Amino acid sequence: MPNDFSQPLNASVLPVMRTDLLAGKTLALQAQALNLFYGDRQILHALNLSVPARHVTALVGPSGCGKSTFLRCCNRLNDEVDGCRVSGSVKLAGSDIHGGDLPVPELRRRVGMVFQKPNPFPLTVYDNVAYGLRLAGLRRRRELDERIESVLKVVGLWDEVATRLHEDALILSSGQQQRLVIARALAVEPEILLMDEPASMLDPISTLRFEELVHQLAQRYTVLVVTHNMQQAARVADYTAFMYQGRVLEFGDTDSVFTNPQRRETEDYITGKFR
Ligand SMILES: Nc1ncnc2c1ncn2[C@@H]1O[C@H](COP(=O)(O)OP(=O)(O)OP(=O)(O)O)[C@@H](O)[C@H]1O
Repeated sequence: MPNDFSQPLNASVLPVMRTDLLAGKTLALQAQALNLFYGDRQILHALNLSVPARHVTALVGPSGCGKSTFLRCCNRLNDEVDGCRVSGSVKLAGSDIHGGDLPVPELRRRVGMVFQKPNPFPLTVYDNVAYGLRLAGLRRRRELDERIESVLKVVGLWDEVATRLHEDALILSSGQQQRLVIARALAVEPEILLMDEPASMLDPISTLRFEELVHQLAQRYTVLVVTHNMQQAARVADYTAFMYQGRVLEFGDTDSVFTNPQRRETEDYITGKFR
């Protein structure tokens, strides 16, 4: 019998969180009892999630369950939505992002965001990567050159664009644009990269390169990636959180979540048994 994911979940259904896996680990991000409303409509329901630092965590779940809303909440993009209210907390390395101690521009520097559709600015390749650095006050050409070269090397784009730095970024391929956008986010030295279906518009080869890049980034950064592609989650993520109707219903190391899911909803979702 296929699971009907539109049916409301009984609030007494307990999430399976395998939090013992995180004992002794540094947490980059921690959502606790997070509720989010758009007007009268509640989208996130007492959501709890701890994201370990310098690992890849995949966020998966049926369409409309609130994955993007949660990501946007983590760098306060939802603040710009009229009628949006949040309660509960999201902590970045222990500091409440809604508390007064963390100005929004600083939060967004520390928590970078990459969207489904590559969104380079209509500027040159160089100026895209330099953008945040200049905002941060870096002006010296030599220093900018060095930082830009180094970050383009990290994302594996340097060899392809070294002679095209002053061309319009919008003429790059989609895969190149997505890596450029990641370089732009990395240039300001964030701690976390939030990625919302970042590879869904890429061709298979660019997707493979992208997955290798994500894997490599996790040596230095924390990556929280939303994906609808279960194989991709299984390939790139150390941990997986299954989200359902505004809550994280199951969390664990990716292997356990995929091979030994504890909630029926998780199993039905990852095996494709749903309406
Ligand atoms: N700005 C907004 N105002 C009102 N409702 C919104 C807004 N943005 C999203 N929603 C609603 O919040 C719910 C969750 O949307 P969200 O985009 O977070 O889901 P999702 O899990 O990322 O879905 P998908 O996998 O399809 O991208 C949806 O019902 C959506 O219609």
